[in-house]
Amino acid sequence: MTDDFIIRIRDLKTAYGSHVVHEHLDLDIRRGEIIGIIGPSGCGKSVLLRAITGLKEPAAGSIEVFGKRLETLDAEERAAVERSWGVMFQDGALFSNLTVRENVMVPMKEHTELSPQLCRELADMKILMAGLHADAGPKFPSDLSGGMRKRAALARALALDPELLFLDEPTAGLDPITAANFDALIRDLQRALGLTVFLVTHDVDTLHATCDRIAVLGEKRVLAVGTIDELRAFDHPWVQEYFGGPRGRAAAGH
Ligand SMILES: Nc1ncnc2c1ncn2[C@@H]1O[C@H](COP(=O)(O)OP(=O)(O)OP(=O)(O)O)[C@@H](O)[C@H]1O
Repeated sequence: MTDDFIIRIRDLKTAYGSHVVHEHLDLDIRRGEIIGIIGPSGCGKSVLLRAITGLKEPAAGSIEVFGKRLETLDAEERAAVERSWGVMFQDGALFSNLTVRENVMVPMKEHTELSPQLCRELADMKILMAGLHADAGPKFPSDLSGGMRKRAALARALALDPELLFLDEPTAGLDPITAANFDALIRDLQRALGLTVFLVTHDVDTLHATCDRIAVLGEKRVLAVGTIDELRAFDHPWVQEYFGGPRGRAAAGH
């Protein structure tokens, strides 16, 4: 494979029973880009994320991540690949009975042999990187605001210094100012750490603020991939409505 692509998906099919979610889906993701994944509710954005990260087994087709097909790897090789990505799920998926610091330490304990003391120090660093104050570490998720919980989930996704970050609707449910701050944080982290970011979103402002390219999912496949300007010129009713409707126009500043 070319080194330019960190993820390469070919002719993917996924299904739950007789319900086909994706069919003939192709997508290439470039190393170092932030790619936004958009599409109508239920079109399969989260399922695509789950398929790439090995949580949903494809019915057909191939997914290569870092040039490797997960299903061909033995347990050790697969664990090595899993250490190279971080995932922030839609609802944050923090363990409510663990503090923020303990949540961030979970992947470290699972995937490394680092001492508890070093894990604690690294977790505190990730908490700061995600824009939380150090005093958030001993707090429980229920003590945090929605925006802070998202940052805690981001800190956990960064726990193992991933090359590849998956974010599922990171700004959903946040007020516009908190959401804009989160967008800026994602962009800053991507630049500082050289991350590749797979970002599922409905938020047009987030696309403008963060994404290099956008993939539109629909009709069980990727309908189009490109910059916002390229997609605006794409002749498809949903895409036209998305970028040309009131929210799309407001986000574009006209
Ligand atoms: N565990 C599951 N069992 C059965 N069907 C599922 C399961 N998970 C997802 N689906 C179905 O797969 C389809 C795609 O779901 P998915 O959550 O990926 O959509 P989405 O594009 O992320 O939607 P949204 O924007 O609303 O979050 C939906 O029809 C959903 O009902």
